[in-house]
Amino acid sequence: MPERMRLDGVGRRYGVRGPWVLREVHLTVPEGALLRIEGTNGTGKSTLLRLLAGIDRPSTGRITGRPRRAYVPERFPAAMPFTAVGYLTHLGRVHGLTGAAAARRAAEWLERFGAAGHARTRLAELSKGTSQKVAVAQALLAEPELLVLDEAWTGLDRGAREVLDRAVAERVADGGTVVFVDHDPQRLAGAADARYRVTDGRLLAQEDRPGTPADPGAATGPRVTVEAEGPPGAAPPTGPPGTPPGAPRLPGGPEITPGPDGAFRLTVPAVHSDALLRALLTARPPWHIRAVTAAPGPAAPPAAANPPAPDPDEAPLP
Ligand SMILES: Nc1ncnc2c1ncn2[C@@H]1O[C@H](COP(=O)(O)OP(=O)(O)OP(=O)(O)O)[C@@H](O)[C@H]1O
Repeated sequence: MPERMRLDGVGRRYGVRGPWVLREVHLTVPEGALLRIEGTNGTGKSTLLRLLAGIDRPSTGRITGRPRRAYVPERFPAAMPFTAVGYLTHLGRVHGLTGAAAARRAAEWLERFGAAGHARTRLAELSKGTSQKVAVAQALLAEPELLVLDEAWTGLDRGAREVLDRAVAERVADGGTVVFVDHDPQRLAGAADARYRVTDGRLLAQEDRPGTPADPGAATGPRVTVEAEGPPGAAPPTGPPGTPPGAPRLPGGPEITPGPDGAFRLTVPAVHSDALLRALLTARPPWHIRAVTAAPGPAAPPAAANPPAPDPDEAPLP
């Protein structure tokens, strides 16, 4: 894949005598890819993301490439004198959109996140969840070449998390690059093209083993069958958005059997079902999903693979 950005021997420390938070980081950021950064608390993930996002500079080493970037920080600065739509329109213009285009995309993203009713609410008065939707929307409306997400799903309700999952898949399908950190090991499980781990200041590539990986429950846990129908006569798509030609790969490595009326049944470990659904829905042309069911067998879950999560705290920010 063509290269979008590269880090060579990058190190970062805060203050001339501070400890090195990152040391000797080498990373190639390709076009059209989804990269996950992992690591325990305080290891330097956010520091790395800020370098990638271009809002911080390395203390040593070199960063090559200047893609159009957008960033969702871990903490969104809510105390700004804007309404939600005013802030998004302003940010859209900062990203180079015309006023009209910025206003249109601001309204579209608020609508997509189910927050259109708060368009005229001042940022400081938004609930935590709605505030996070605005934080995410400001990055998405820019349609950046490199999208950097630092725990961007945290605080979103289930519907908004799915909108963000879909938006990430769309960005990658359009040739964009998305780099993300998330505390949930199942976030976009099976969809990441590469995983890296920050340990002792170093960035280590993690071996990807789709289907049997560091996915708890992938081998022995519940399974899900997706019944999907493509265009007449179509075989199942060969990979998620961004998969290069000749590299067939669907998330979770599904068992595929013919279903009724030209449909296919694709069975995967439940941890991969969201990623598989995304791959099918964002295929070109998209597949129609007829049904999603727990796969038969002793390990099958009693109900849907993804029980609804409670909505996050809807209390206004202090
Ligand atoms: N602006 C700063 N000034 C001084 N030290 C900082 C700054 N930002 C981060 N650090 C320190 O750098 C180290 C790595 O922090 P960072 O936030 O990058 O880690 P992280 O892996 O993202 O952590 P978490 O998972 O808790 O968000 C920590 O020891 C932190 O205290």
